[in-house]
Amino acid sequence: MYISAAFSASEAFFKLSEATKSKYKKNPEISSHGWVQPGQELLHPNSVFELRECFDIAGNERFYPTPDEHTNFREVMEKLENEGKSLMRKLLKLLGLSLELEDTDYFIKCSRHLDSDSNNPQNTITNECDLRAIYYPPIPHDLQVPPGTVRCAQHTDYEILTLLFQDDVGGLEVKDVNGKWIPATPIPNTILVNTGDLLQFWTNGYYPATLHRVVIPEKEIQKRTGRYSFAYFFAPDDKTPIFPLKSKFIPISDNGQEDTQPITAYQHIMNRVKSAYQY
Ligand SMILES: O=C(O)CCC(=O)C(=O)O
Ligand SMILES: [Fe+2]
Repeated sequence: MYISAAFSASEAFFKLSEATKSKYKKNPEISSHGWVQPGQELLHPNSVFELRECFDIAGNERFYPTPDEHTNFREVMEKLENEGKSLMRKLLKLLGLSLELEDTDYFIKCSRHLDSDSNNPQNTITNECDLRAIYYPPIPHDLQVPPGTVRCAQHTDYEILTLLFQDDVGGLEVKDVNGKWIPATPIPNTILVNTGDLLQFWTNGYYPATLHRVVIPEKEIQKRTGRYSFAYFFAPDDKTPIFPLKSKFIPISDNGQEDTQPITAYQHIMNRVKSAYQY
């Protein structure tokens, strides 16, 4: 129910005029929140153009279209975020159990922000979670798409896990262990979960980050249809150090990893954001 309301609210947001959306434009050097205009972000260094626009809900200094521009965008997105958080809490517990960690709540304890108010600018438990509404516009007949244009270039997500909600248009593909791209065909009432870089580092590759992309569909009808999705990228608290955890499933590094200063969740995510926005 709240998911279909979110799709309708997202559609209404992306239909707003460019002038209205520009008022809420994201400046990635200052904040992770706001409207990302088409072409502003490239998820792969060799990307030519990525045909999509997004609205990121992130950080604790947030702004939204006013109620006369859009009646319920904020309300609906906050609901989706809260539902995403409670599902994530369960998945973090399952991760701890699946790895048979000594403390199976380890990942939850690294995410104290789950229990704090993300809308409060005074909140000191910062994190890089991001609820992203995404719109891939239809490819117009007369648009000369530069060769190599995709909807979303191949990449891994930067965080622990991502919840992905897609409509029925399709185009999302994931790379399997044999290096073959396979379509992640939408299944009604299903949320797809992607593993991200932080989980890969934490488990020293036991849970590799899924490489994925969104291609422009070959079928004419799908090409001429806009696609909507939501990604809820879930990160631990910013200061969390990321190093291989002790578990019988996690291979021990043989490169003296314990001696080196582990990267924090924040540092890793920011390095990836900087390269995607080229600043
Ligand atoms: O739209 C999708 O299905 C995928 C989006 C995605 O992978 C991303 O924004 O990181
Ligand atoms: Fe992704």
